[in-house]
Amino acid sequence: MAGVQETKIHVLSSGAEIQQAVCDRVVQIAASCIKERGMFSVGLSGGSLTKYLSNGLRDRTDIDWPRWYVFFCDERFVPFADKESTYSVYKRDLFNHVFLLPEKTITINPCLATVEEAASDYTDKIRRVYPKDAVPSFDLLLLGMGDDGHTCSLFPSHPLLKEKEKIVASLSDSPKPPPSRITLTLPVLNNARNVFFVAAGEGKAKAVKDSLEPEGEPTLPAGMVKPTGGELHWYLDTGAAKGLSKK
Ligand SMILES: O=C(O)[C@H](O)[C@@H](O)[C@H](O)[C@H](O)COP(=O)(O)O
Repeated sequence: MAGVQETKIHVLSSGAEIQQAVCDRVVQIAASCIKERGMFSVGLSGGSLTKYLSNGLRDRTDIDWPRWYVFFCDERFVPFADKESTYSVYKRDLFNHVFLLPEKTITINPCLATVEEAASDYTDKIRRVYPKDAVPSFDLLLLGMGDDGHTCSLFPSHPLLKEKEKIVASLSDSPKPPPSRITLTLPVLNNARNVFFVAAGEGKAKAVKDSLEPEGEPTLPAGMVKPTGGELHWYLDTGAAKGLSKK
């Protein structure tokens, strides 16, 4: 496919090495984007990524935080006070410790009546930053992957995998609790300038293999993420990379 660049796979020997490698590259991309266009837009995911990014970015002195726009690749539709809120984890472990501007931290509105409304509201918030783009092109999206191959809140065999129009969708049947979530859709993921997957542990080895070396077309959500003109990097530990023939 024109424009699809080669996937770059990085196999590290520990979580600490993954954290260092990912955060070093995040900082490099941020600095390059800020130099080029005066801003850096990044989408964050929940789960173990919250620890890698919070621990790996919080104390760095080479980050121009006020130039960052932070979005969420997905978010649980729960109050920010709920421990399940991805925003609340980042706020406690990272945002409270750095000079990120609140007005450039683009969160969902968990006080809306329904998750559908929250998805629509989040769409509007993204479009205020990207008013000219039918599909926004984020500078970097940081994704995790579940053992089942889900990413963001896009789950195997879920109808949302077929969503081609919306840039943000909602679901109330997430197999991974909590059930109500919003998520960026595949058109947005595949329009990013850079996409990183971060996956560690043997439990992910089969999903990594099925995503990166599928027999035929990929059927797992993580395997469907192939940015058309952007760079795709997978950061794995040896356990998660165990099933790969090419490393
Ligand atoms: O909010 C979420 O639940 C995440 O965005 C989700 O997509 C996560 O990235 C994967 O479930 C992997 O989570 P782990 O890295 O913790 O396994």
